[in-house]
Amino acid sequence: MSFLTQYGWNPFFENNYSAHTLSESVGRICTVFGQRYQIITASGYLEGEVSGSLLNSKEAWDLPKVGDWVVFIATGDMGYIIDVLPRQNELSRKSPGRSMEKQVLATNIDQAWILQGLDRDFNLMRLQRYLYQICSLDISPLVILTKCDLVSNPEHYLEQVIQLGYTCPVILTSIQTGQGLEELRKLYLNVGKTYVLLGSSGVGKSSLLNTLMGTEIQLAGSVSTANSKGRHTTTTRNLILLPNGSLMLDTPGMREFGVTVDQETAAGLQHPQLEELALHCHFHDCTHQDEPGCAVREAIHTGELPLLVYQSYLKLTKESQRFNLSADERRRRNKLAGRLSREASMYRKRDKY
Ligand SMILES: Nc1nc2c(ncn2[C@@H]2O[C@H](COP(=O)(O)OP(=O)(O)OP(=O)(O)O)[C@@H](O)[C@H]2O)c(=O)[nH]1
Ligand SMILES: [Zn+2]
Repeated sequence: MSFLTQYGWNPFFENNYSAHTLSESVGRICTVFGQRYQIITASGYLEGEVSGSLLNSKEAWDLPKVGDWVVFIATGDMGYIIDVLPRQNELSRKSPGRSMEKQVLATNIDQAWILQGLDRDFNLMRLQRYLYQICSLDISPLVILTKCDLVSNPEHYLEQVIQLGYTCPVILTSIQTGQGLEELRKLYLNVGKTYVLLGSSGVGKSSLLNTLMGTEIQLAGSVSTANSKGRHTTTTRNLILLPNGSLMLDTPGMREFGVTVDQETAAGLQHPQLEELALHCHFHDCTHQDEPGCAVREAIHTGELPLLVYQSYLKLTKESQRFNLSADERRRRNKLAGRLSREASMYRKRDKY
């Protein structure tokens, strides 16, 4: 396997790279520290900087992020990043209406592992919220129910998640007993694929990552970098190559990747059965709330669709609508503020005060 493939290179990136010339190289961003980047390249790690023209031509969210494939020109021990290849997807939050505020936490993710602990963390509504968010970002999810050693009937929890009817896989794990870890390694961690761990604080993300990495690799995850005063500081790499050849993305911001509905579009359904049922509603734009001939509500009555799925759908839709309403309101206020300020400066000029 070539170096590039080992770090997640695939035909998608290949097609987008062909436009560049051979004098340029390609690598993947492992760490971002301020304006400096660490790039993994065919000849090892390289420190990188964004070229002036790239900096001037891109919005903040388009500049390199952990997980990005970048094109660079190597000069000495520095790489000048001249382009960021199109992304397969991005783990981002988007503020309403103001794309300026989009924040990209990581990019090019093959699977997001959504962790919930079988201690007090277990919550099906929150889980659905994560699923909704991840699916909306076009990232494939895997649900991991951690700390299954803490309850006497973990299968009962597993069953509750399966009953919701999402198509993603669900597994039980424990770092205490080792349950599920082999399954994770063998079935879900694929060579050259990139993963992220999401979930509330204390759910067991670090514990799982450490277990998958093993101590040897964990040490290799830290790098020493010289700062401007020549002092060495230790930075943790945010793209980690696991012993089995898969990649784990872990950035501090991602840890706070929370549970907000911040899509500009109305909540999509993101649930296969709900989507199928919606096709049979009498009105094609049915909101599944009080319209006659609603196949979704009918399925709730017959017990065909779990009530929790419907409740989650309603909640997320309402939040999304509220969010979009406030986005419109903000846009309106900005427009008004702009007009007032233009008028004020016009009066100032006219009346010379
Ligand atoms: N019993 C049990 N405890 C676990 C398991 N996994 C993690 N823990 C414990 O849960 C606590 C929190 O685990 P972490 O791995 O630090 O959680 P985290 O998700 O990384 O937390 P943040 O860094 O705050 O996001 C620690 O005390 C772990 O020892 C498990 O499978 N079983
Ligand atoms: Zn309906």
